[in-house]
Amino acid sequence: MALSGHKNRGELRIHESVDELRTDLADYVAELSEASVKERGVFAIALSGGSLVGLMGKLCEAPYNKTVDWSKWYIFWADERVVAKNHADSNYKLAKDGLLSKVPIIPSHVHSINDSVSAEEAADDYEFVIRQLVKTRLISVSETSDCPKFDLILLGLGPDGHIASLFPNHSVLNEREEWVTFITDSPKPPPERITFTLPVINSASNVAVVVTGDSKAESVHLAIDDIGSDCPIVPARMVQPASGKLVWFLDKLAASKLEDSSLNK
Ligand SMILES: O=C1O[C@H](COP(=O)(O)O)[C@@H](O)[C@H](O)[C@H]1O
Repeated sequence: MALSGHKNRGELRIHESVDELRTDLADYVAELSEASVKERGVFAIALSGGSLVGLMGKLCEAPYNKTVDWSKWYIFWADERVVAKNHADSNYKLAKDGLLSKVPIIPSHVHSINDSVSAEEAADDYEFVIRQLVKTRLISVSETSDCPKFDLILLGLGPDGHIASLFPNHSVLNEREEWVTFITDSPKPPPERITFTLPVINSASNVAVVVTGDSKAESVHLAIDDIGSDCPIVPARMVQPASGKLVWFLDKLAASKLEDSSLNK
């Protein structure tokens, strides 16, 4: 693994293989869980959908399945598709099938969206749930804004540079008031989604962006490298935790278009 701090763009962890990345990601999540449980008694983690869940698979295996204190985990979603929970497009279903059903997480600690209402109502409901949990400090609060401060937000990256359901040039990138918002015109199906807003993502204690494959190499370059003013600003470039730590988990293909100056090999 080539490790490097990249100016203001966080820590880069570049892996020779996807398998090596999966092990490093499991170690990272397990260590943050342990630290958070020691400090706060709980671990409030927000997941994304897509390839991320499969890349977290080692957490279901030894030693993590036995050593992680799953009873202290509280699960949220950084974005969700507004479909039934048993629908193939549901990020909840993906995580349940690939992770949550394989480890002893307490069912009442799993905070999925209300799938029986409109996208707008689902976003409002989800924000309400999060507000209640911030009041009790199950989720911490940011010192600089009133935003929730998740212990960890895990993000994937689309080939177009989107993170969560924040897509390039979409007006919700400018949302500063809401914690959770909705879209009905996602360029990637399904169209109706809810998503954490940038202020919430950037208030987390830890944010990890996990990316594999060469189809995402250009977006990784646009998100991390020092680019000219004529280059498009992809949503992933707007992930800039105010006081939290940002880590990029990349395989060699995803990192293949990074400028050499990004890396301290
Ligand atoms: O639609 C979505 O896409 C992104 C990226 O997915 P990937 O399969 O290319 O990794 C994902 O992070 C997001 O949660 C999801 O809703």
